[in-house]
Amino acid sequence: MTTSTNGKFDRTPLIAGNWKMNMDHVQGITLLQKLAWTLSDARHDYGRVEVVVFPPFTDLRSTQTLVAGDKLKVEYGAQDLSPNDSGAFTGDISGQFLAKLGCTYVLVGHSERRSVHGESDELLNEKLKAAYRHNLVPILCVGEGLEVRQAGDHVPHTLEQVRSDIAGLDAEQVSSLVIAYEPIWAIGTGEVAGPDDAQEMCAAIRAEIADLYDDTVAAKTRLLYGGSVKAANAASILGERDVDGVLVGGASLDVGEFANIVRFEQHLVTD
Ligand SMILES: O=C[C@H](O)COP(=O)(O)O
Repeated sequence: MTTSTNGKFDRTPLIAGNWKMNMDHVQGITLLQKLAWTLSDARHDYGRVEVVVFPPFTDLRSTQTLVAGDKLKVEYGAQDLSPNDSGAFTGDISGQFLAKLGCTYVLVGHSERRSVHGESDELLNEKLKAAYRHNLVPILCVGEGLEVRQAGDHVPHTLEQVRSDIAGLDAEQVSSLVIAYEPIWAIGTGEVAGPDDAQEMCAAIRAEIADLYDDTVAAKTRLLYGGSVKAANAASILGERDVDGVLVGGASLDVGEFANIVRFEQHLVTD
C-alpha cells in the first residue's frame, strides 16, 4: 500500500490508540463500535490510513468478537506481552494467547512499563523476540525523560535504547517493526513535542536502522510519534517526512477526537 501523506514513501500511515488501563470490556466495546461507525460515516479508507486500538487485556476477547462479527476494519493489539510462551509466570500473558485472540500488534517497552514496572532493555529485547515468534507486529516505544532532553542528550539516549532493544533481530523483522518515539515529558502532560522534534528523532532512528541494517530496511520500518497528540496537532506532526503515524493515549478515549486524528489528511496543508 502506498502512503498518501507526502507521496515519498511506501509506508502506510498508522494511527494507534493506546487505551492504557481505561475502559472495561463493556465500555471498550461501546467505544470501538462508535469509532467504527464514525469512521464508516466518514467513508474512511483503512487501506490508506491504518487504525489500531490497544485495549486492556480483559477487553480483547470482546474486541475480537465485535471485530469479527461486524467485520470491522479497525485492528487491535495488546499493551504488553510476556517474554515467555507458557509456564509458571503468574499474571503474565503469552504472545501465543494474544495471537489466538486475533491481535495484530503488541506494544513493547511503553515508558510506563519501563518506569512503573522497571522493564530493562534486555527484557524488552526478549519481548520483541517473543512477539515475532507468534507473528505479532511489535510497536517498540522509546524516548527520553525531561532531564535527558534538557541536557541535550535525547538523540544518543534514544538511539541507544533502539540498538539495545532490537539487538539480534533480522532484517525482515526490523522491516515490519514499528517504533514509536514518545518523549516521556510529553506523555499525558499536554506538552507536545513540536513537529520538528518528532522529525529530528524519527530521522535519527531511521538513519540508525540504515546503519545497522540497510537503506531498504530503514525505508520500510514505520516510525510513530506519541505524546499529547490531539486532532489539533496531529496533521502537522504527520506531515513530517519521517513520521509515519502517531501513538495516541488520552485522546484515543474520545471517539470524535480520535476519529479526527485518523482523518488527519483532511487537515494537511498541501504545497
Ligand atoms: O501510548 C500513548 C502515549 O503514552 C501518549 O499518551 P498521551 O497521548 O495521553 O500523551
